[in-house]
Amino acid sequence: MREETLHHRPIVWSIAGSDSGGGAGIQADLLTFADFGCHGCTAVTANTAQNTTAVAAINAVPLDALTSQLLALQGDLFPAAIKIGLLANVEQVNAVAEFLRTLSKSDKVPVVYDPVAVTSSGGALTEDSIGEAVIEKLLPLCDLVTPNWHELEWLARASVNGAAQIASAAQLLRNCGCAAVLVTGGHGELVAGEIADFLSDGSGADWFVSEKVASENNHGTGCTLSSAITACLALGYPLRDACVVAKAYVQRGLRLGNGDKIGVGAGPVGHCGWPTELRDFPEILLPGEERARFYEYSPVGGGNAFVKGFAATDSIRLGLYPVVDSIDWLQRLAELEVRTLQLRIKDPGDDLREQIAQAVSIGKQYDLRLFINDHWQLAIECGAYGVHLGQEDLQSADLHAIQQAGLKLGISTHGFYELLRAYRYRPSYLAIGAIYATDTKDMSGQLQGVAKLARMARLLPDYPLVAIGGISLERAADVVATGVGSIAVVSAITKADDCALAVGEFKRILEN
Ligand SMILES: Cc1ncc(COP(=O)(O)OP(=O)(O)O)c(N)n1
Ligand SMILES: Cc1ncsc1CCOP(=O)(O)O
Ligand SMILES: [Mg+2]
Repeated sequence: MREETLHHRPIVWSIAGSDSGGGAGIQADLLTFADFGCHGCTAVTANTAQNTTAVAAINAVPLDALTSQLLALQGDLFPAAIKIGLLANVEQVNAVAEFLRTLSKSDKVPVVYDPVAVTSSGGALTEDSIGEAVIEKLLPLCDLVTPNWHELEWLARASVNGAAQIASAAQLLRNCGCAAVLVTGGHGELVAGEIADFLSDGSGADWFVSEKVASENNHGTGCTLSSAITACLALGYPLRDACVVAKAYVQRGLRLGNGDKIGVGAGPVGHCGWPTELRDFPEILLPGEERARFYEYSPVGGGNAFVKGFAATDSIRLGLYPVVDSIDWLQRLAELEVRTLQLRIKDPGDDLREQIAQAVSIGKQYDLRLFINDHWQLAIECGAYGVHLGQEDLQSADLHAIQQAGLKLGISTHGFYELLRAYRYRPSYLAIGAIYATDTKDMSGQLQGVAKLARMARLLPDYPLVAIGGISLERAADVVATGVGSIAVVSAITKADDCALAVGEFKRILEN
């Protein structure tokens, strides 16, 4: 993963306005970049005169002052990601768009645009006439746009009053060419007490729901959210992971605040370091759950009714967890006193049922925690201990039937977003992978690395977590140090010169 292989801090640019009050704009962006371990560079578009109660003036910088900053940065401090905030006039929009077009010819850099144009109270922060240039020139260059409700109305030229309108206005913006839209919900509640952000991109739509924090120190939340997303993109996080981590960062800042009261009005949101507590992370709304109707959320292929709470395993630490493809392997490992095992048959023949029945019988004989991969119907029919399902299976498998049959359920996840989403089902365990590159399965684009694994494990210290993917004996100690209580392996066992020795070594590392 990029985060741990980087030997320098990723460079992130903020092209935005200065907030003399130190709560929003460039000032909030730099504090955020620093919290995410990034080096922030700036190109100031305007020197706003403001405090915690009012914006007195915008004071756009002259065009050559803006472009000279951008050119200076381009020459030396090339960015891993760019955040754009306040653009004060049409000339600035055109110049930034032109600059980005040239820049992306040399290297594609993720661009996040927070269309800072309307204050929380609906007041204008920029010339309304920039709307057309933004839509035509800037949006097509953006990987993500993060409007609040007012800004969405302004850019989509549509009134936004309810979940369905948010979704269709976001689609209007995507039709203008930006890859994704995150509509921030800090200025309105679709459900009382809940702040929900709506993400729409080529792969679908999501609602990220957080508890409303009653804080007077909420100035700069939009800037902080978009700059936190930009920092996460610079660290190599996929978009959905970046969004949920950034939302948790803002939530933590709202919850912990600044300690002091700053100014007489809305004080700045806190910048309190990496979000390490689960309570700050949003809940990912699931199709089929009761409250999804308040968000008019029923995505195509949404799947089954929501089911929560699966049988618990006898320990949260499942230890060494070999994943094998034959009865012979199961028998051999059971005899070596391995207790957690998975039967993963990818090319089943006519004897699949027999194999699963035999596996279940070995499982009972040796008192194994034996999970059956994929074939959940046969697992139920044969009375297996548990099933392991992947992300795609969650839509098609009958989770209610698995739960009713009392089977344990393990779910694969690949990053923060999927972890949070799968956690909503409260499965028996959550698997996180692939930690390292592996030849056993194509996991390209889904590598987590131990640094990210450790951050995820910290969120769920008391939950059964399994790490999988490319874990060798040499790497096992690093994985165990993240706090996960189980290591799932294929090749480190099935390709070991001496399988019994490998089992013994893994157990020793896990028990230490
Ligand atoms: C313990 C464990 N974790 C992850 C997986 C991967 O499961 P899945 O995503 O369903 O992919 P396939 O194994 O079916 O290719 C697993 N099997 N076990
Ligand atoms: C099935 C699976 N799911 C994620 S990585 C992986 C393969 C793990 O195999 P190995 O331990 O040989 O890397
Ligand atoms: Mg599977």
